[in-house]
Order: sequence, then C-alpha cells, then structure tokens
Amino acid sequence: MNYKIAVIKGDGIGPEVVDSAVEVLQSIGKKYNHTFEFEEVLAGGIAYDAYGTTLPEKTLEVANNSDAVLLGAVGGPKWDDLPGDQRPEAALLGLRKGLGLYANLRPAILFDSLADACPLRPEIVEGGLDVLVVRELTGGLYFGEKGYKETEDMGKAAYDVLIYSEKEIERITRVAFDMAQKRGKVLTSVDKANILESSRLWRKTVERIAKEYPDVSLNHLYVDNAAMQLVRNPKQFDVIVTENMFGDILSDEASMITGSIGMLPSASLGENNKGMYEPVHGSAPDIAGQGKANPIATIMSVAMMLKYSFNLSEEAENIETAVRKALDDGHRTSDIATKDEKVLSTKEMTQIILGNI
Ligand SMILES: NC(=O)C1=CN([C@@H]2O[C@H](COP(=O)(O)OP(=O)(O)OC[C@H]3O[C@@H](n4cnc5c(N)ncnc54)[C@H](O)[C@@H]3O)[C@@H](O)[C@H]2O)C=CC1
Ligand SMILES: CC(C)CC(=O)C(=O)O
Ligand SMILES: [Mg+2]
Repeated sequence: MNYKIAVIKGDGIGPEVVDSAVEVLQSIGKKYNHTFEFEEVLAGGIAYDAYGTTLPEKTLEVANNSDAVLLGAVGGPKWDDLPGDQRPEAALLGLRKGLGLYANLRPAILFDSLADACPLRPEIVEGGLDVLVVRELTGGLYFGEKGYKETEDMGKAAYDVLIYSEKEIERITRVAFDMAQKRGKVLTSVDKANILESSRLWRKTVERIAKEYPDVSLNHLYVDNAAMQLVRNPKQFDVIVTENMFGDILSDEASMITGSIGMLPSASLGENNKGMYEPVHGSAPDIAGQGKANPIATIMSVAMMLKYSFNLSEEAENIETAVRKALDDGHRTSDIATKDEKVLSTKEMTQIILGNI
C-alpha cells in the first residue's frame, strides 16, 4: 500500500527526533512492502523565520491531504516574545483544530528494563505500570476567548475563558470508554467539579455516557488529588479522561512512569482515521542541536500511526519489539541512563532500533 505522510519537524530537537522516526518508517516500509511517501512542510518558529507565519496555509493543506501527520515539536526562546496568536505553539493548536483532532491518546508504559530509570519507589513500580491518558485536545482554556481588559480596582488584567460544550465532552468520553473497554475496564474521569462549572457539566456528561458502558467501572477524581495519586499509586489507573489543560499537565507527570518524557508518544485523532502523531515532549531548547535527545517517544508515535491511521498492527508491534529489545540490551540515551550505563546519541539509539527491525 501507499501512504502519504505530512512531516512537520518543527523546532529545537523536533528535526532530530523526526529524522529518526522517518528512518524507522522507511525500514518498516522496506520490510513489509509498503510505500511511505513523505512531504515535508513547515510549522512553528522555523516557519515564522521563513514565511513570517508559524502556520502557513500550505502546511494545513498538505496535512489535510495526507493520510497522517508526523510532528516533532515547536517553540523555543527565539520566538517567546511574539504575540500569543503568532507564537509557534499557536500553530500547533491551529493544526489540531484545523484537522479536527479532538482526542489525544498518551500511553505511559514502563518498559521492564527501565524500572531503574523510573523515579518511583521499586514497590510502586513492581509488576509494571501502564496508564493511558485520554486528553480532550480542541477545547477548554487553550481555545476559549482570551484577551486583556481594564479593571476598576486592579488595573490591567488578562483572561482566558474555559468553556466546554456537552458535545465536546460526549465525544471524548466515548473515546475514553472505548479504550477502557479494550484495556482494563476502569475509567477515571479527572475534573475540578468542586470549583469549576465546566467541570460540573463534564462530570454530569461522563455519568450519562457511562450508562452505555456498563462493563467499565467509572470513578471521578479532582485534578489536584489525581496529580498526587499518579505518583502515590499509579496502579489504580487504567484509562484517565480529562480536559485539555489538565491532560497536558497530568500527561507530563505520567511520563515519569516511563522513566522520561523522552519515552512518551502520542496520537491525536478525530472522526476519521487521519491522525497527527507526535512525542509528548516539547522542543527541549536546553539540549537542541547536541544530538542527545531520546528518539523513542517519536519512534513509538509512528508505531501508533501504523496502528491507528493505517491499521498495520503487526508493523506497529515490530517497532515496539525493536524498541523493547534495544532497552533490554541495555542501550540508553542520557535521559534514561542510570549511573554506570554508556550513553548513546540520538543517531546511535536509532541505529540500534533499526537493527532490531
Ligand atoms: N508539542 C509541542 O510542540 C510542545 C512544545 N513545547 C514548547 O517547547 C519549548 C520547551 O518547553 P519545555 O517546557 O522546556 O518542555 P520540553 O518538553 O521541551 O522539555 C522539558 C525537559 O525535558 C527534556 N526533554 C524533552 N524531550 C526530551 C527528549 N526527547 N530526550 C531527552 N530529554 C528530553 C528537556 O531537555 C527539558 O529538560 C517551549 O517553547 C514550549 O512551549 C512544549 C511542550 C509541547
Ligand atoms: C501547545 C502545546 C505547547 C501544548 C502542550 O504542551 C502539549 O500539547 O503537550
Ligand atoms: Mg505539554
């Protein structure tokens, strides 16, 4: 089969980790006789420097006309002083909204051989950890009205509106229940219903949809407690469903279950099979250009692409097995190395994984 993939490398370590993932896809293509056709387009700071806009129309058009999108990361100090709607991060929101990708799957799985890299205590880690965060991706605070106004008593003020419709909550809830049905049949909905009106609607809607899934056990946690429970007792979680900003924060926290944010992949999905696949981490300006970024989050993201957008489960498993073997054989990038281990570069880790495919 022939698959068209839009490639958006972005900024910082984005190009480094995307190059690794593209090599992995090429190798899978050769092995299983698929043609992956890559079209590179720009978004983020690099697009701003080239065209004066972080999300050129062509980028959205190519993304829309592709079977899937592979993205690295956007942003960095060079563009931090741009107005909010012109920042690289706004381009990412534009892509997610423009492609209708409302469901963000972020699976935090601890590979057995990385137990030492996980900062949680051995008795918490023992027996493995596997939590799926299902994050609503096109609503909430990041997309609500925002702006500045003068207040009478406090002067200049800035605001961001947090708004959710029942429809937005229903569709992400269904995705999460469907996932839970295929996994451990436990769903935790995370909100702040003791304070926020949008969270009260969230909880009521989740309760209503739950009636369609009697085989899944549902519980609710406030986000502050959920953040604490994720490190105190992560085994209580199977699937977590939550709104956009809570999911952004909780998934970075959940990345420590895997040992490093450099390990956590993601899939962003909408109504059809088209998805955008990207590591959960950002552009990591502190290590950009040094060739030491962990490419595994992005490589595992293309495994998710094969599974969710192309229905190629065997090929996806091949990548997962290749990554697992690299780790079992003791290969480590700096973020997952413990004291005495030899540290590999991005390219060296990629070569090891390619050798295992
Ligand atoms: N999806 C995206 O494009 C995202 C973009 N950002 C942007 O990225 C920039 C940097 O944001 P930060 O808050 O520093 O978050 P970050 O995720 O880029 O980095 C946080 C820490 O994790 C480390 N790290 C991240 N990925 C790694 C990898 N693959 N291997 C090894 N270590 C890794 C970094 O070196 C850093 O110490 C900002 O401009 C931010 O807005 C942040 C998050 C997501
Ligand atoms: C717009 C992004 C920078 C938000 C983010 O951190 C993420 O999606 O993980
Ligand atoms: Mg984030």
